[in-house]
Amino acid sequence: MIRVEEALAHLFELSAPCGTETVPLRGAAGRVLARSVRAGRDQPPFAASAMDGYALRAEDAVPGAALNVVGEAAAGHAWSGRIGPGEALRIFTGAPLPEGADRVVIQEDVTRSGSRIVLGERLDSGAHVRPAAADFAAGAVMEAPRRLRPQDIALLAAMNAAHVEVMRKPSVAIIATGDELVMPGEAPAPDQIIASNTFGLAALIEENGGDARLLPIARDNAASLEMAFALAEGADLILTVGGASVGDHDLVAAVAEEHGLKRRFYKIAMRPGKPLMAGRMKGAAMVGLPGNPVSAMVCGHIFILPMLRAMLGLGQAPAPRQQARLGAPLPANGPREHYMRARLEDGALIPAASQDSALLSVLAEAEALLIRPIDAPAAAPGDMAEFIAL
Ligand SMILES: Nc1nc2c(c(=O)[nH]1)N[C@H]1C(S)=C(S)[C@@H](COP(=O)(O)OP(=O)(O)OC[C@H]3O[C@@H](n4cnc5c(N)ncnc54)[C@H](O)[C@@H]3O)O[C@H]1N2
Ligand code: MOO
Repeated sequence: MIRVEEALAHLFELSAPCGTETVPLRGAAGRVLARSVRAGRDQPPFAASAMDGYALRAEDAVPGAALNVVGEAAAGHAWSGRIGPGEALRIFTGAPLPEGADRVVIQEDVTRSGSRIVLGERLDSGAHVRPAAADFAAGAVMEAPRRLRPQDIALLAAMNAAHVEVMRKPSVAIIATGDELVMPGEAPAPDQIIASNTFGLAALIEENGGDARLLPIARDNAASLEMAFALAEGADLILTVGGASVGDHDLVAAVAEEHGLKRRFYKIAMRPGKPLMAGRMKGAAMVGLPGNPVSAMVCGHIFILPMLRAMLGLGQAPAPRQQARLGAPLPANGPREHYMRARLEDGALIPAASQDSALLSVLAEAEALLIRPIDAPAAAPGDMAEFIAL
């Protein structure tokens, strides 16, 4: 058995960054920017009014002053003259400020009659002008790599980037194995169950920038598994689920090796997730996950997401850990790092009553994986512990 950190180091060696592709901005949300983007012009490209009102010279913004309105500017409709002493321009939010003006008086502070305005007795002190390049200047850069959030997409649009170069989505083929499995929606025989964790893994992968492909369920025989491996060809990462343990029907390792797997490790000092294997298989990374539904999902968080991030060019880092105090006592831990399903109540970690790795209902209620180090002594409420947020 190797430790989680050691396993991760092997997995990162199997997880080279994927190539890049150019996509329209509309398809770029959630993708990882692969090439930095440079703004070609200032934003705003001109000093603009921030309010609806009257543009004038700051010296003329005197309570009670009377001014002549000499024209009008609106967003998209600049006024090309120059504002002189005693003059004002009717202006709307977003319109270019005319030459000569350096202040906007909001219309609430103005009384207008015909082409004359009189300023009120109490003027606010704001200039209400957005200077040119206040948001960003020509040459400003959005640096890659960066996972593009909606606000990043808006900024890229403002930078006039119609297309962006992003990392190709790592393609992940997922193979459920087992004679007992049927797909959700099918009618299971009394001794069958529904394939579940592959659906969770696919969702986890897609939520984190991968392209998941659920292959047909492989049965517990070599021919069926071989067919699944053949269908998985072309994927960057091949995941099998189940058949990883020591039972007579656990065939994944043997068949994968016949199919070209060069195994890097098998078995990890962790709970759940012990019977995990990984290696390289015909140019792809291959990870054999344990079949217990919670084990497969926990391994998804601990191993598959870090691999995916590495393939997306986001660097090699384990799942981010946080700290919180314990809200319940914990017994001493054994020789495997334990990832306990837990809730956070008033900021304190409360482990679920059952840590059986078959219980998806417990995982669905969990907000955190509370990490118990190898051979950790018993812990008391109030002690600090590390966790991974789910
Ligand atoms: N004698 C031993 N037995 C077991 C050991 C061991 O060390 N010695 N390890 C146990 C541990 S830990 C785990 S975890 C499991 C993992 O076994 P496998 O990876 O071979 O998984 P299976 O036997 O195929 O399935 C386990 C369990 O999970 C269900 N399953 C499988 N695939 C799915 C799926 N896609 N969706 C939902 N449920 C699935 C399957 O029906 C079994 O109930 O081995 C222990 N045994
Ligand atoms: O991976 Mo197994 O679930 O450790 O029980």
